[in-house]
Amino acid sequence: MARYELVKRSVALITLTNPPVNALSSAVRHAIAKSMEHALNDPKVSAVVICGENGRFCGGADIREFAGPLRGPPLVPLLDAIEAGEKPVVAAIEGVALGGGFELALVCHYRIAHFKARLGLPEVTLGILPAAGGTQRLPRLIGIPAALELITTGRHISAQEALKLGIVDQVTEQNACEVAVEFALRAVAKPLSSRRVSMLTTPCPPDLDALLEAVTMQVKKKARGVMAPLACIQAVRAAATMPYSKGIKRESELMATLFNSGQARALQYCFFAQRTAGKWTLPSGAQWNNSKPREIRSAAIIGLGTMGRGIVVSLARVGISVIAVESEKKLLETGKQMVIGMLERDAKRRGVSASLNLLKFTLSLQDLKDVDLVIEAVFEDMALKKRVFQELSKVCRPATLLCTNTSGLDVDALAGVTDRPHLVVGMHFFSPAHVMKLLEVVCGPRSSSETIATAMSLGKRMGKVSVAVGNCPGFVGNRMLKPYLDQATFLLEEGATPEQIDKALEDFGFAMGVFRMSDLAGLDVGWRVRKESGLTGPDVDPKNPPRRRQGRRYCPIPDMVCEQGRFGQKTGRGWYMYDKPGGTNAKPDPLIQNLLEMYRSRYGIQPRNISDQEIIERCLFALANEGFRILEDGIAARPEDIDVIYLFGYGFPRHGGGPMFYSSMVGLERVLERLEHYHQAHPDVPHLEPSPLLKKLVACGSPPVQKWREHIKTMHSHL
Ligand SMILES: CCCCCC/C=C/CC(=O)SCCNC(=O)CCNC(=O)[C@H](O)C(C)(C)COP(=O)(O)OP(=O)(O)OC[C@H]1O[C@@H](n2cnc3c(N)ncnc32)[C@H](O)[C@@H]1OP(=O)(O)O
Repeated sequence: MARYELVKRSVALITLTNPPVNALSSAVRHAIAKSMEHALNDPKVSAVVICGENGRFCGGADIREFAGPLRGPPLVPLLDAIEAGEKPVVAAIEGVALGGGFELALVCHYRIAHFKARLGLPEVTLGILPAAGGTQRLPRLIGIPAALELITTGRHISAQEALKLGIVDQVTEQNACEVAVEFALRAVAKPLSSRRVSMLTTPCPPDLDALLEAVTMQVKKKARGVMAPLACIQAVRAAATMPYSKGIKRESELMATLFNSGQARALQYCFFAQRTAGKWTLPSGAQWNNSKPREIRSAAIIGLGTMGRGIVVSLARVGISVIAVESEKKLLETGKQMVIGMLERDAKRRGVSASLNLLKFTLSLQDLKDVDLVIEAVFEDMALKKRVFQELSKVCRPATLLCTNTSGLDVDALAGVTDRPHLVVGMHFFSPAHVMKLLEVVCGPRSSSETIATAMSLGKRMGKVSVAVGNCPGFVGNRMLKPYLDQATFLLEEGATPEQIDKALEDFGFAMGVFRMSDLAGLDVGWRVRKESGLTGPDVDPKNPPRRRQGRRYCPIPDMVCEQGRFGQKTGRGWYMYDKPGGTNAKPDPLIQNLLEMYRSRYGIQPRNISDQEIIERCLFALANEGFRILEDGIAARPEDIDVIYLFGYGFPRHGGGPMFYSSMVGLERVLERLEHYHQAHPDVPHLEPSPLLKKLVACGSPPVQKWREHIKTMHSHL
């Protein structure tokens, strides 16, 4: 767990050896304590260097240990003892020094960083705070404003920034360990008192209260309802107003309020869920670590609408040659100008040059004959997409992968019109595609494991969080959205307003309430889908009872909104009104209020007061209920995959963990009881009927999310 050697005759070199990130597990803490004791007591040793094996200093505390009782030596006394020692200790930082790893570096008397190293205190992203002295030492070293920013955001910084801030003493392009050993030898003769960060006086700005207040406001606005950043601010205040001995106690008290909180559990779950999601696996046995992806050097995008443009940018900025295809000259020219503008802005922001030379724009599918992969991003119309896939089959070389960006149509039906169904897969990007991190990789029954591996690996290369899902209408994300949207519109019928529902969801932590999100996405998309599925429009049987379709409750208000040409932000009107088409400042619209009142009086609905609790329960439990069905149907392999989709694609708050984790946190029994209650009140809404899997899990004693898989006996997996 830590290797101890004597180098250059008098330097004790302590190497942390806990792959993959040298986390400070209890065994590692124990080994550090033993090695330090040895080094400090050995008269041959005049200085110490601490480094990490495999070019990684330390990724912080072992997060997996947080779930159980804390064992092994506590970190604070261990770190205090290193700092207080009479022999100089130098941290040789390669790779990462994060969280407890950064705190370990802060107690060393000197810090040498490799130029590619990254440092940071990301604890806040895990729902906790840097509780091994980080909130007390960093402000003393770099001042309150800079420390506050790093601690409340959890941002990783480069070695160069760390040098500028005064966190590290030297940045090197050579082997940081070797440089640190030489540095340590030179440090032997120097006094250590000024190098003990905890002994420094915190440089305190005159307007401390105003600064803390401003940061508090900022944090509350950015991370509504999230506890950890606020606790971080209080801990930093202690560094400014108390001696270290008292400040460290305050840090520990604040940590205690966070450590076992639901938010911390949710955020730590998210950390691992995100990593689990990339590890796709098929019932055939093919999985992420035994299926080789193809190398993709060139790609083509068909359709330069909003999605197509974002996909072109995502591909080009990671060095893939892209041919972009449109059907008309004017559309091609508009798309081209927009893509170039997006790439230039993106390159400027990242301080690199725009990869415009990788782009080619064309009106002819014939130009695609040699590309490695095509992503179709045309209008969401099955007949049109089928024509495109038939054409691609003829034009592209037999080995070209054919992908569709459909947001919910049958990927296998598209595969069926091609000459290579095994090379067809869905790549469902989220809008705007160059910004949103989520990619659903939709595996058709005939998609080969190589095809899936290639789509997953391409997603990763583009910086996406890719999740493999099965093929069914709406896949995972949009399939679950339906019951969620339905509940929101039923609540409108019953007496709520769009603003009230959105506020309840935003207070819960969603980036955007359901109506603001729908306005952003465009209301016409769902309208077209409803018309195609016979729920609205001229094909609906006039004998249908009002507010009922296909044997179940139906709310026609969204159709009525669209009939007025209100398609959301792009038309300047939707569930809200905006200053102009494309405007983003949503204001409640009295016309919507009138529409709701007229609608309710037409159908004799007596509006009632609806509590925020009912809004949250009906929307979120209906959402999770569909998630349980998706697991039963084998459309998602694990609850973590569903949660990752909702975290990265639909703005579900990370401190809630995602719909499935949230259900387990609320208690599956409670979710079941509330769904039964609401289903009894609304028997014509099948989505409120508790799913068999939910019932089964409750009957099995509500196991934790990570164990649900053991209870899912999928008859026929779609993955
Ligand atoms: C003991 C209680 C005392 C409390 C006082 C001290 C408190 C200290 C608080 C902390 O230190 S909290 C931890 C702070 N550190 C982090 O948040 C870092 C988390 N890790 C990362 O950001 C990344 O993993 C990385 C280090 C930048 C490496 O990224 P990379 O993309 O190269 O690899 P990954 O796929 O992310 O990770 C590889 C593998 O390692 C697992 N892992 C990473 N970090 C930790 C960790 N700190 N603890 C446990 N496990 C970790 C990760 O889950 C992957 O494994 P998997 O099996 O594939 O899931």
